[in-house]
Amino acid sequence: MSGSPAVVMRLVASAYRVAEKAGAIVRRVLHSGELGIVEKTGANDLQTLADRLAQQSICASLSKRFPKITIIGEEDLPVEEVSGDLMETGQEEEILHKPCPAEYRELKEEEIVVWVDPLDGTKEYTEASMCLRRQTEARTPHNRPDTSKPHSTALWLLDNVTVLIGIAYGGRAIAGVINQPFYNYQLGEGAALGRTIWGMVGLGAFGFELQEVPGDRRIVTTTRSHSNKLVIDCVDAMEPHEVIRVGGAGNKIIQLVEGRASAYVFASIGCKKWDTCAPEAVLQAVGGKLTDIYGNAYRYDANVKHMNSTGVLATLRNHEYYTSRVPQSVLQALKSE
Ligand SMILES: Nc1ncnc2c1ncn2[C@@H]1O[C@H](COP(=O)(O)O)[C@@H](O)[C@H]1OP(=O)(O)O
Ligand SMILES: [Mg+2]
Ligand SMILES: [Mg+2]
Ligand SMILES: [Mg+2]
Repeated sequence: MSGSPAVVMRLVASAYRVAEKAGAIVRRVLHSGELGIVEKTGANDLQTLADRLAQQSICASLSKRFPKITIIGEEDLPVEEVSGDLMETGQEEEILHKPCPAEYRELKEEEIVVWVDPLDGTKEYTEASMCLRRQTEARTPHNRPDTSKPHSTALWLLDNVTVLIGIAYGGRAIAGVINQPFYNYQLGEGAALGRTIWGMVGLGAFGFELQEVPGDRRIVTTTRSHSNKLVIDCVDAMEPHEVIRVGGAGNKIIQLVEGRASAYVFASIGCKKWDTCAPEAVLQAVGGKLTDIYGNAYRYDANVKHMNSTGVLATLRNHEYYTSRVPQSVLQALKSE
């Protein structure tokens, strides 16, 4: 590599550290126990103090270093000065040393759109918090929480939570950073929590071990908290051997690239561009695909509508099988405009 790193590599290197900081904020708010929950459109569409602080931290940090980039965050927040302790100025050195794919070398700041989901899986985050609170209240010297059985509690929900920073150019998701703040939660008190996964189309994806679901087993992952008849009909039509119901778009893409699920199927409105941009880039970087249920790609230009109105279908392999199985009734109900 000669000269200074390309703008987009510097942006990903910053986004990596910014996502780590946001992950730390998400952990800190959970442990404070004061979530400051606000209902947006309803009980399954929540915002917490962690969503607010993480978004402020991400947007202020990135826009300070890259003032000409368009940044679109999920949360609608009042414009105010962001306190210094929320600012992150670091860059992940290792990313700066990676070769930028030729087609992105000359990108200018003003051509880039960044989609920010400060906390994906907010519903599950709030439920995990309630679970922790109950455990703490029940704790006496003789009645300690049994963390050796995480599935007997709702603590596994912590892994549904991610921080998503997606980078788009020319309407396409080209790079993404996914921080999973509670990764390794099973190790209990004192363990270092969290990991960061990132990827770039044409370069690859890092921070995890790529695995596929063995053989021709079809394991479908879908929503846990935003289900309806269409969602269920569409999952059933895939003739899955197994269905996993978990929260978060970022979390479900991690399941695909780590060989725990073969397809993410969500035949409903609800998911938005900030939910899919980073996951799509990471998945595509390892040869996977994220589309709507028709098999059509979403665009990520600054002026697109935020809602992914025609659902989400994501796979590492065999995308056509899944698009071909979507029932006509579901396609009709989620008709593209
Ligand atoms: N009906 C909905 N209302 C609000 N957010 C939704 C809805 N459906 C999906 N989402 C967003 O998409 C993510 C993936 O969906 P699901 O968890 O249901 O599989 C959710 O975690 C949520 O993101 P967020 O938690 O960032 O608000
Ligand atoms: Mg939300
Ligand atoms: Mg989200
Ligand atoms: Mg969110």
